[in-house]
Amino acid sequence: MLVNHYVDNEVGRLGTVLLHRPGRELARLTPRNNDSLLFDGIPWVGRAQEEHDQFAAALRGHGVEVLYLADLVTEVLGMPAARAELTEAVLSDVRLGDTLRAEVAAHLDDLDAASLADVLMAGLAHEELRTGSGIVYSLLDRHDFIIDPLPNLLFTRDSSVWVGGEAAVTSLAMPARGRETTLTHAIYRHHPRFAGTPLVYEPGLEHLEGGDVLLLGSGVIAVGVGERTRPAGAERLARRCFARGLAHTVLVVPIAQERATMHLDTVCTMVDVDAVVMYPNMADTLEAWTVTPGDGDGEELRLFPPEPFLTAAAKALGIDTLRVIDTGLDPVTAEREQWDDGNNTLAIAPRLCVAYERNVETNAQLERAGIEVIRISGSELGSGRGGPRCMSAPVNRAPISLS
Ligand SMILES: NC(=[NH2+])NCCC[C@H](N)C(=O)O
Repeated sequence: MLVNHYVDNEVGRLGTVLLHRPGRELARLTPRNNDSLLFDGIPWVGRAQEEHDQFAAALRGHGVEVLYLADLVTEVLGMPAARAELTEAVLSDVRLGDTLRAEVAAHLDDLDAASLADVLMAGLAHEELRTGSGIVYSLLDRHDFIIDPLPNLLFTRDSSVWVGGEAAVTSLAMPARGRETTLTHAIYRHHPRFAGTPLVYEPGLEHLEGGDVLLLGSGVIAVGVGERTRPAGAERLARRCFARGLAHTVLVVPIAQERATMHLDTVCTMVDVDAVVMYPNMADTLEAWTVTPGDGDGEELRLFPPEPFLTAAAKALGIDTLRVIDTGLDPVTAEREQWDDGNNTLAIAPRLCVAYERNVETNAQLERAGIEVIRISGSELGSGRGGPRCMSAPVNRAPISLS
C-alpha cells in the first residue's frame, strides 16, 4: 500500500528513515581499490555492522521506523518488471562485451531475489562466475570485478532525497557510485510502499547528490555545489521545485571542491529549527546565491548576488538569525572533527541529534548550546567519510513551525 511520506525540513520529529546495513560490498575494499571506491581505509566489516546496528537501535529507541535498502531491493526484485530493469542496468555495462554479458545474464537468471540483491550491491568477483570464457573474461585481472561493488550504498543520503511529498532520485557524480541510483529509482517506482510517488528528479539529469541538499525550512532549500553537485544540477532542482510548488527559495552555496568538503552536509547540518552546527573556518566565508521563481511562466529563475550564507538563510526563512554552534574548540580540533564528520549530525527532533562519539569537543559544544546528543561509535563506519546524516535518508519527518 502507498503510505504518505513527507519531508520538508531537517529537524522535525523523524518518522521513517532509509538506511543501508553494510554488507559484503564493504568486504570488497582492498588497498588497490579503496581510493577509487571513495574509502579512506579498509573497514573491519563485522565491527562496521555492529556500529551500524547501534545506530539503527538508537533511532528505533526514539520511535523512528527504520527501512533497510537491502529489504526494499529484495522485495522489488520479486516483481518481474523491476527484476528485468535492474538486471539490464548491470548487463548494459559496455565493458562486458557480448560473450561475458551472456554468461553473466545466465548467472543472474539463476539467482533468487535475495541473492540477486546481494550481487547487485556487493558486485560479482572474477572467481564467483563459474563458467566464464572468452576474451574479456580471460583478460580480466583476478582482482577485478565483473560487476563492481557499491560500498557507498552505506550513505543512503546521497542517492535519494525527499522534497515535500516528492522523491528526488539523484544523479551521482562519481563513477564508483553511479549505479546506486538504479536501486533507489527502482524502489521508488516499483515498491508497493512507494509506487506512484511523484519524482521531482531522476538519474541521468545534471549531477545532484543528496548530501548537498539541505531543507532549511518549509519552502527553503540550500544546495551545495562543488565536487559533486554541479551548478546545473542546482538550477534543474530549483526550476523543478518551483514549478511543482515544493519551494519558494533555493540557496546555491559554492563549497570547496575537495574531499574534506565533498558535500554541504560535511560542513553544516541543522540541529534546531534555527540552529546549525558548522565548521568555523567556513561559517564566515560560505556564501549563497539566492534563487527565486521569476515573474513569468514558472520556467524563469531570478538570481540574486551572493551574500553570506547565514544571512541569506535567515532571510529566506524569515527569521532574524540562524544560531551557529562551532565544530571543535580551536582550529586544530575543528579541522580534525570536521574531517571525522563532527558536523554531520542527524536530527531526530529539534534539539536532539545523533553524532559520532569520537567528536568529543563538537559534541560538548552542542550540549552547551542545549542540544541533546545521542552518541554512536563510528570508527569503522567513518572510514568512508560519512556520518549519521550521510548514512540516513529521511522519508518521513514532521513539519515544524518557526514561530
Ligand atoms: N552526504 C555525505 N556527506 N556523504 C558522504 C559520502 C562518502 C562517500 N565515501 C563518497 O565519497 O561519496
